[in-house]
Amino acid sequence: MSHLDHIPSTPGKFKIDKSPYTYNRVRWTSSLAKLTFWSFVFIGLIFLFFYRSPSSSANPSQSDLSRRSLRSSWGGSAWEKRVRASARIRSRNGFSVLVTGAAGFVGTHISAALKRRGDGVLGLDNFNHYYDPSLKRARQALLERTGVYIVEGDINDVALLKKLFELVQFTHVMHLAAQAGVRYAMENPSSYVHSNIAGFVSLLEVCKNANPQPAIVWASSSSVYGLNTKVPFSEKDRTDQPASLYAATKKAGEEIAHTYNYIYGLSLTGLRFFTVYGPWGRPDMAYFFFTRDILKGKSIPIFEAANHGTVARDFTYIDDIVKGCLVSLDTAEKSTGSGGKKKGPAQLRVFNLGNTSPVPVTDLVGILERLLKVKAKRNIMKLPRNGDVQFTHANISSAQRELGYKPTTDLQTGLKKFVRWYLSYYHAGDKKADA
Ligand SMILES: O=C(O)[C@H]1O[C@H](OP(=O)(O)OP(=O)(O)OC[C@H]2O[C@@H](n3ccc(=O)[nH]c3=O)[C@H](O)[C@@H]2O)[C@H](O)[C@@H](O)[C@H]1O
Repeated sequence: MSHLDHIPSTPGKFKIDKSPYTYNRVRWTSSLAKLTFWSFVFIGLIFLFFYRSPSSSANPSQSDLSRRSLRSSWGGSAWEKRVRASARIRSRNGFSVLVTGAAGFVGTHISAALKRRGDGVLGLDNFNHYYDPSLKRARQALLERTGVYIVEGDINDVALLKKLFELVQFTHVMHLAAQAGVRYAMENPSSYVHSNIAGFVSLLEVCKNANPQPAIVWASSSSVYGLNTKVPFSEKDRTDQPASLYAATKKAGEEIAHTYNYIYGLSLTGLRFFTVYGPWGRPDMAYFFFTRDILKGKSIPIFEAANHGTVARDFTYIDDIVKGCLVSLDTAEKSTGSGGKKKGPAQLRVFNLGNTSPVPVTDLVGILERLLKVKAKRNIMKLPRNGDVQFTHANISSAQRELGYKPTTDLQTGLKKFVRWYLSYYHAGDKKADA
């Protein structure tokens, strides 16, 4: 046997002599060299991972987040060119808007609307797998056709955010990236903290240091009203009794917004969306998966409160929400700080954006049955204790007064448009409608 036979087959490992008390010096030295070499390789890989540390996913487990972050990449002159071109303003007095969560339901609609009117729009999205990512890719393709580029990355990636602000002087940020869904918060609580709290703070940190600071409009939620029983919900009502972790993180966002406004002079507008629905919607929401399951002949769970109490939502159509968002951007005052220092008081607003007419979930199902021409298999069940509240109803007088916000689409009309889109999207192309 030559001494080459003693070279270990597994890199980085060395063989101990048959006798546990003696070892061959030559073998040890060569093994040590190998061990050192592979240790450097290993440390190098770890360094690369943390140095780049780009995008991550909002909802699956933290290990999923890390795994996905390795795959994301950004940078380079071609990439920078795309970023600048997408954010270029094309109308007089237009804005340059960074839209986070641009491949999401609301983000896609808003990005397209901003682009249509000549604003510069740059999207940012981590394309996580909370629901079917192919739907997000289809929305991305749609936006690409209108000239909106979506950077693939996470709002927790401060280096990426800084780079985007270096490349573009954003006048506004429309912040919609979030971990959504009330019930999923019990399955994956950390994803809510990761996106809705840590991610929001990381975005605000970069915005506060930007020069000029952008004005920020962001998505809060009707769920902040939690166990509040006073209806309709007014912005003056209490919001200190969240019924889900989702609601608690959105409420935390409102408090965080206050802090950044107070200390750094950032202009911040929080919009409490009420159960937004429509074409290109979210497959985790009831109206969406009810449609899918009714068509498949599967039974649908319909929640009811104690003593057969009605569960209802102030369902709000996407076009009304888009109008509310655009006018919020238009009326947002400039931030007052610069270089991380406040120069004077800045605007801080919170508005309800709802439809003002709650509809029982059973009526929603009735409308879907008529539109789909299929009878639903209704499985009435007790409202689970999973964060759902019984009732939402927006008082929009403040948004009406200050923004001129006026929703115009009733549930029947809005669902008709949704169903038309759903059938053409899933049935014409034979795509799978699994959430
Ligand atoms: O306004 C918000 O801030 C939130 O709106 C949305 O939450 P929700 O109003 O809970 O919408 P959604 O899940 O569609 O349930 C609708 C109705 O169907 C009932 N529902 C639901 C599921 C089910 O299996 N059965 C059922 O009856 C259910 O009890 C409810 O009454 C967003 O998802 C959330 O991200 C957030 O933006």
